Amino acid sequence: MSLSTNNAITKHSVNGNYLLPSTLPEPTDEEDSSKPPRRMSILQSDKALRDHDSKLIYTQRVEAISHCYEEILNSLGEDIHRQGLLKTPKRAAEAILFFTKGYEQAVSDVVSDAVFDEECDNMVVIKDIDIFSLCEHHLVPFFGKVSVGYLPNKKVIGLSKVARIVEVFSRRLQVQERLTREIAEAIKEAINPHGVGVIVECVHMCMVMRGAQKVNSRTITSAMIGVFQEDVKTREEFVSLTRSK
Ligand SMILES: Nc1nc2c(ncn2[C@@H]2O[C@H](COP(=O)(O)OP(=O)(O)OP(=O)(O)O)[C@@H](O)[C@H]2O)c(=O)[nH]1
Ligand SMILES: [Zn+2]
Repeated sequence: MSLSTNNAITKHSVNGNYLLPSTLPEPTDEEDSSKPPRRMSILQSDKALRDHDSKLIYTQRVEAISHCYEEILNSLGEDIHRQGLLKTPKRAAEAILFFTKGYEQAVSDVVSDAVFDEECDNMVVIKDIDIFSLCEHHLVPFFGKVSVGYLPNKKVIGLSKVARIVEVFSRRLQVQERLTREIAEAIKEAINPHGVGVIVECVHMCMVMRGAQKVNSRTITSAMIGVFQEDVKTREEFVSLTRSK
């Protein structure tokens, strides 16, 4: 099997969510209907049906990606039958599916009903949330920390749900700027606060292990929505809270 025949599973949609088989469009000429579907939109899907279908699709995906890894190992000149590599294609397939499991999650699922009515006028900041993501250009990890702040508007969100939202978007193929913005927009959508701020600081292994090879470089991105964008004092308070020990 050549790598190019698996385009259908390696492509992903604009939103990068997962699409139920029952709602999949007919395969195009380039797509093979025997392959697992592209990961597209999960948002309106029914959970039980999705769980059932996703188990089957997961198995198909592992198999298809394993074949691709066999090809990669062959192309590297490796002997795929030597003992140490026998299970490597399958392990690698399971690993990359784990690294990209955010495609199978929707914000509404991870937040569930952990949104609480609360008259709170003060800023909430959850900082130093660890993330591991994959750079969409090189498929190499980038990792670091995320800080999220918001100014409540009669509602607060369960603290762990903020970390879970971060996980939904970081466990996908990403660029750091989009990841930062997606987290901010998801918090906005979940609780409609007066404003949201997100700061992400990461090390990109594609700049460390290869390419520019700048071992100590870090990338900082931010996304500010509502009062965090409009009001300098609010933004400064957020930034200073993210820096406090
Ligand atoms: N803006 C942005 N760029 C990223 C991110 N992750 C990786 N990149 C960059 O994506 C770019 C891809 O550039 P190309 O010239 O197409 O690829 P390349 O030849 O491998 O580039 P080098 O890394 O410079 O060797 C590189 O500059 C990467 O540093 C990210 O999260 N955000
Ligand atoms: Zn990269």
